[in-house]
Amino acid sequence: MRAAVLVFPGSNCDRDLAVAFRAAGFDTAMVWHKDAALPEGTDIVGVPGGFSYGDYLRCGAIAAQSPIMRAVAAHAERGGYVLGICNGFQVLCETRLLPGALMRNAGLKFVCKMQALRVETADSAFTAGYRAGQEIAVPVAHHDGNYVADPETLAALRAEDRVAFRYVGSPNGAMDDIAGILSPNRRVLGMMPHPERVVDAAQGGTDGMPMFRSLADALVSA
Ligand SMILES: NC(=O)CC[C@H](N)C(=O)O
Repeated sequence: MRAAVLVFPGSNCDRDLAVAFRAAGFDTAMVWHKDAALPEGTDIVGVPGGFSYGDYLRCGAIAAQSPIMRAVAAHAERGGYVLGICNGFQVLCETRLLPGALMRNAGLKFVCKMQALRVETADSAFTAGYRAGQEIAVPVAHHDGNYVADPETLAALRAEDRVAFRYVGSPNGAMDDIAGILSPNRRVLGMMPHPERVVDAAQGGTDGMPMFRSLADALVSA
């Protein structure tokens, strides 16, 4: 079971994400964004949070052009798993692996707090460890988390049960309170909140751990 965590200039949640993968039993490698290939046998790619390239030109826009993102797109095309968290979600939208975009928060301020989320679907390897409708507490920390998409995309996300998490409340103005979405094959997840920051009681919560455990379970039983 192998995870690869990408590292861009300005990533700052890469090590936390590696700790979370390792806690769930993943053999985890850190991969510099200039590499052209993922390590042999990579099952899941973690695209971490942070401030890649200082958030110029838009959050995630420059990182999306990194050589490693071609390998990530090929991995996703083969049906590989990809987990993008916060800046990672922004990178996946900029790479077009997920639809829509993350705009400036409606309140124009950086939001940094524990946030209640509703798990909207348990039908994915990322969310199988939760119950649909379950409320969990996961931190948010971003200034561009305001998810937007055209009406057709929003309708498809709803009709295909691809909204993974919604905010309880509206920390950033995201359309339909969307906090995280799945790709059509349900193997790419992008989310603004940080599950890797709640995998140990010492961090103030453990509601992120079921995600890493259920990913491990899915790979073991595959
Ligand atoms: N924690 C993060 O990944 C932040 C993402 C991005 N820099 C933003 O502020 O929106």
